[in-house]
Amino acid sequence: MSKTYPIISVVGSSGAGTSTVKATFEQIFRREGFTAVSIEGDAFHRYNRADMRAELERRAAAGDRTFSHFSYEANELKELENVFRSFGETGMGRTRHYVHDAEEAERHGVPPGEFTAWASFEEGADLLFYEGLHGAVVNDEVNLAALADLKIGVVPVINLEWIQKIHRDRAARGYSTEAVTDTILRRMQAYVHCICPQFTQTDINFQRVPVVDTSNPFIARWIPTPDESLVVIRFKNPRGIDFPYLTSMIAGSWMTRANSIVIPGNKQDLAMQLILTPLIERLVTNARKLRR
Ligand SMILES: Nc1ncnc2c1ncn2[C@@H]1O[C@H](COP(=O)(O)OP(=O)(O)OP(=O)(O)O)[C@@H](O)[C@H]1O
Ligand SMILES: O=C(CO)[C@H](O)[C@H](O)COP(=O)(O)O
Repeated sequence: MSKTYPIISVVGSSGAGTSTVKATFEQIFRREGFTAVSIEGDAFHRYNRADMRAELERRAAAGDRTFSHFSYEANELKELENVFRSFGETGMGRTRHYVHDAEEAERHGVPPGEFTAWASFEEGADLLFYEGLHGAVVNDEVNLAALADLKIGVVPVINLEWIQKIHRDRAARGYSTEAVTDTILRRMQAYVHCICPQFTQTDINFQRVPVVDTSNPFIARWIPTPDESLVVIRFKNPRGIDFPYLTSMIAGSWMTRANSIVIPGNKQDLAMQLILTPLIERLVTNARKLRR
């Protein structure tokens, strides 16, 4: 936990929508005049695409069919912890990009499946924004949850998460439904053991729930739209959260538990802005005072 240089960690499985909610955070940072450095969880994969394939084959030959990008050992979590710690103490750190597709290759100048070179953060950021698979991991090696000041889970119910992944991987990354299905299956062990436990560490979870039939996610022709979904918002510590204000500002919302509200899917952006702006504002204002 760093009060001097705060860290926001947005955690979700592949296809959950963490890149999508990043736009909402950027909107808040821009409007409030906060400067953020962003890092992507995929930058901390241990292997490039070819080496990952070789490692998968090596492990499969040895009888391990559960290794995947979700596994702790497929990622440089110590390096990520060093970056969190370094930013928290000094406001500095480094990151790189894992290039997924041709469009990213064009932007970064390295081929798909490769990393760009590590580069230092620009000085003077108010906060660090992480978005990816492992930003709230607590295991024998690392404690990332302890270093992040605001942890957000983005967790659609699993059928919807699969639909989102299948559609995105087919449309943007050139994979077939069968290839994505194999990946989903191989990742299931680590999904349960490495991804899910993080959502008890997160301060607020946003869980999108479709209200249309998604019982066979592998044949869904489109991703359920915001109008076809609800979002359950759960606060780990509801103390200080003004629920009457939130339910009065967000039309169609209601409380389902003492720490949970449900909102129409098309109000997710508004709800995030109402909930997150004061929390981020407090973190940055306190940090600026401490740095004076
Ligand atoms: N609230 C939403 N409503 C409709 N579609 C959504 C929503 N959130 C995400 N999606 C869609 O789901 C797909 C996956 O979203 P996104 O790329 O943000 O996932 P991600 O968590 O960043 O995945 P990865 O970590 O694998 O890059 C995209 O096609 C996106 O448009
Ligand atoms: O989204 C992902 C993890 O968050 C990707 O699956 C991961 O980055 C590897 O990509 P690829 O298998 O296409 O090289």
